[in-house]
Amino acid sequence: MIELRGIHHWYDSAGGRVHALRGVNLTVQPGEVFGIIGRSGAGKSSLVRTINLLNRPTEGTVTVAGQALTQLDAAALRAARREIGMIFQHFNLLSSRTVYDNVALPLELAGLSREAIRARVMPLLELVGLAGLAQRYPAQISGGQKQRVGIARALANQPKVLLSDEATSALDPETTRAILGLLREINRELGLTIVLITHQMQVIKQVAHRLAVMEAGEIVEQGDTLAVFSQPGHDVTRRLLDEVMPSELPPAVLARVRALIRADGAGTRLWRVSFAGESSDRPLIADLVRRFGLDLHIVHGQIDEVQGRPFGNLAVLARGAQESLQAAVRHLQGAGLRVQEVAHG
Ligand SMILES: Nc1ncnc2c1ncn2[C@@H]1O[C@H](COP(=O)(O)OP(=O)(O)OP(=O)(O)O)[C@@H](O)[C@H]1O
Repeated sequence: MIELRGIHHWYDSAGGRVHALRGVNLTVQPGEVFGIIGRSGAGKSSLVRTINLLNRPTEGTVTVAGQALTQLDAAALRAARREIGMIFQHFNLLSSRTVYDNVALPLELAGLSREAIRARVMPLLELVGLAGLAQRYPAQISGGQKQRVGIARALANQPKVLLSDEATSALDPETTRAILGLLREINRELGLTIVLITHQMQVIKQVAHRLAVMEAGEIVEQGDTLAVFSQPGHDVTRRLLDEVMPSELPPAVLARVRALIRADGAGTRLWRVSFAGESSDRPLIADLVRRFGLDLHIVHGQIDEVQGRPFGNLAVLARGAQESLQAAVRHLQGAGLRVQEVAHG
């Protein structure tokens, strides 16, 4: 649905040239929710705005729904952009227009009749749960409701792609969850492809099927959300993931564990066992006790889920004979879990 190839972007500013995008290649499949995450200044806004050429790349090609946007003239580009809706952090509503008229605006610009506009706007307001507020002005509704208007307006021209530029960053956690739920519903029911940028892993966790991690103008990691969450391959990803699941043991737990290991001496290990998806359905800890005669003590653990698929990690203190400990690690790895030795006696 979306293909970015060899994208470079330089901004000319008073302080000199800024190389904001450095050779980005990205493919987004039809019907998926694709999340782009990174810290402030990583290049997320520049990248998402490249998809509809709000930001024309200095180098590279942009193809959306089979059309090479970078090769279109101005009129053809205007038409192609109707296939791409966009929502923004600060909603960008016109304060002088009612909710209804904000959603109607892109249809007026496209030249539809009053009746055709009404037939399009009312179902959209129903879809986003605002049918009762059609005649209110933006100043008379909440932030979450404003973003619902933004979503309805973005869908007015029946786009194939919806771009979201930090659409929930100005909202509280509960409203964020509701708006993300609405985006998932739209993705499922309308089959709309969604690309969203965010600096919060919570947002990715709730809605993105796949994600790309950006740092200094480049994509440093990408993949299926559960796979990246359970086995992050880049330091930037690990740091961002700390927000949903800290990778380090709390200092008090670690101190207690180290004291236990010192007291026990050789033959005691502290493992970090990470699991994701199906591997969490098997009674593996019970297996270790039964099969390898280990003495196990779970000292810390965290379980979360990515859209209904569990992932997490356990800090396990394991005591037993050297060969049994090694065989147990192989057994866990064979079952698809990751085992790291954090400390040993
Ligand atoms: N109009 C501009 N002129 C000059 N430099 C710019 C401009 N817009 C962005 N930049 C620079 O380009 C780089 C990428 O910025 P961008 O806004 O794309 O990052 P971001 O990941 O979206 O950050 P944030 O989350 O803070 O918005 C930064 O170094 C930024 O300072």
